[in-house]
Amino acid sequence: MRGGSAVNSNRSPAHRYLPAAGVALPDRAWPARQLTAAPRWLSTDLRDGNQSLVRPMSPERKLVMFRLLVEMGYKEIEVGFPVASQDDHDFVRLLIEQDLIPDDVRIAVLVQARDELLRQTVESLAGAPRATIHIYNATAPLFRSTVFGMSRDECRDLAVRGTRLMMKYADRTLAGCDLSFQYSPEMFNETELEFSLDVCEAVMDVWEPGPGRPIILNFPTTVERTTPNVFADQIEWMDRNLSRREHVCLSVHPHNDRGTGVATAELAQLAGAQRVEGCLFGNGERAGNVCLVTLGLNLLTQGIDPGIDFGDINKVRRTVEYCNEIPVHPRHPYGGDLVYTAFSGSHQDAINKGFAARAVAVAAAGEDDVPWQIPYLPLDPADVGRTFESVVRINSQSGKGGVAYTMSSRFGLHLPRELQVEFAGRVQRVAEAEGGELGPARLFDLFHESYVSRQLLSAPIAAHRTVPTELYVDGGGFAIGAARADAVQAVTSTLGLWGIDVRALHRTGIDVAPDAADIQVAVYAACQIRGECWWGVGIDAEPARAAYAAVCAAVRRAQIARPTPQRIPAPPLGRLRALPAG
Ligand SMILES: CC(=O)SCCNC(=O)CCNC(=O)[C@H](O)C(C)(C)COP(=O)(O)OP(=O)(O)OC[C@H]1O[C@@H](n2cnc3c(N)ncnc32)[C@H](O)[C@@H]1OP(=O)(O)O
Ligand SMILES: CC(C)C(=O)C(=O)O
Repeated sequence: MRGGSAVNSNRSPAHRYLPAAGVALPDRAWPARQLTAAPRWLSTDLRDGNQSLVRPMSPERKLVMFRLLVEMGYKEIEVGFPVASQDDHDFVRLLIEQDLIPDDVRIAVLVQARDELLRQTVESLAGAPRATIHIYNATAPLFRSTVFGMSRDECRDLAVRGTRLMMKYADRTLAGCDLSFQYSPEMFNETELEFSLDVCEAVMDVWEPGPGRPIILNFPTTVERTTPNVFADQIEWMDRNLSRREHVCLSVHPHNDRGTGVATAELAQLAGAQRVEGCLFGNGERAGNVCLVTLGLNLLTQGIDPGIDFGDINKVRRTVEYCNEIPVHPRHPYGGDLVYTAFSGSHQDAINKGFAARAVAVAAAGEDDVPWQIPYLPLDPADVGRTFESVVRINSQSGKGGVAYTMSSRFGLHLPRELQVEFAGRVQRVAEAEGGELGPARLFDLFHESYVSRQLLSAPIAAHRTVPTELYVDGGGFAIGAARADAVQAVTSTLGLWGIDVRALHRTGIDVAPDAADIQVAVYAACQIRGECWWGVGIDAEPARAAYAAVCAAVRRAQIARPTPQRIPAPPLGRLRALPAG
């Protein structure tokens, strides 16, 4: 930001910031590990996410979010900070009183380590079948000195007293509740490790975790301050040093201030974290909480079941946008509008080839036995309910691969390579002239106006004694079957009668309209006319007519582009109709 500092316009403001300290852990083990299973997830959309919104969610919006989280499979849901507002309190009561919490879901609530607030929070859970009470207090030096004005001992005592008070109120109020307890040293990542450990041990001494009585110790990067490896070291250090480790669920709560919340959560799991707290699409304080969608789908793309249903990502996104009143960025991993889309030519080419290779492999081995390996697409869009329609989109950055992909995936038109090249050139010129995207319908119209002639030759055409022609018949696998070769042969000889020399015939497979009632065949004709190649395309239910129309279109294009005074009459249609139908 040289030159832009409000402090001194001639000097970088870098000197105003302190680097974070590393952790002395030379024998760190996490770098050599790999993720092999999903962690326990906690969604804090309704708490940390909610507390950061311009307009916190009403109970109605909270319920929409809660239902989404349940549907997706989240089993631990932090539903609010009951003493923060009437809405937060009422929502907790609504869930309990209307029996809206499924048997396998545990709600959690957050509260500060303050007497009156603890009492009210515990009371808000009366009647809950199971719940987690989550207490926090900041432990970092800056907070001890600036916010609380407390010594280390006083800070530890705050946590201890809070835990005691919570247990006292719970004993009174939550008799039938399967209660679990979570403690977070807020600002853990900026707290001396020995002191975090000291506070956690003191809290555990009060709660007394043991068999059947676990504790959740949750370590946040309340404000993300370092590269993720430093946090991983901190977590591995805690993992090694905590007592009663087998009764501790080691949880992390990454924020995203440096944009590395996901990496922080992933490395923390390598370092021993068993549980991760976050929000869908990374809502949350400042730059957000870690994104649960990204974490879950990152696991899926490594062959690990996240245990969460992301099968309709658009619905998840719509619901989150509705509840948070914040749009999800079009580039947001896995859920953004544009994240399965390639505009650029070389990407499209590779995707197109990838799909073609996959189709061959799947035909041989079956869908389930061919691993997903498509260039530029780390996840099969179908696995999150996205269609392939948006995979390739066309603008001036696109190339023949993208054009070919769109024509084949959207319209069943499998253009021969040379035609792809030529048509892509046209598309490029139009895209440059118009400046934006050419949608599939526009692409089809352009193709049609350029190459396809609905009319057979009714007007005179140029008299070219020889028109060596290549025909590519697009229509295999459907009813035309064996008759196709005859039909094309018939066109060949008929055109020969009219002075058009069809020298070579090529066929490519596949349908135009896979609707059985309307089977169409596309024929691509490359005609050499006076030393130039002219493409024409015919689409018809009868291969013979399609082939004929393709040649007519090519000859017509040549005639329009290079008019010649010599003309021959159009061949009579009646003769064509007498040809064997395909
Ligand atoms: C990192 C996180 O996301 S933590 C969660 C943060 N979420 C929220 O704060 C949303 C909900 N909070 C609220 O609605 C309010 O802050 C309330 C209702 C909890 C408390 O409101 P109030 O008492 O009016 O005021 P306020 O929040 O300013 O209180 C700050 C006081 O609490 C103390 N405090 C702050 N955090 C804690 C804590 N975790 N434990 C104990 N005391 C705390 C402060 O030191 C301060 O004390 P002081 O008044 O003696 O200086
Ligand atoms: C309460 C804690 C876990 C928190 O939200 C944070 O530190 O970000």
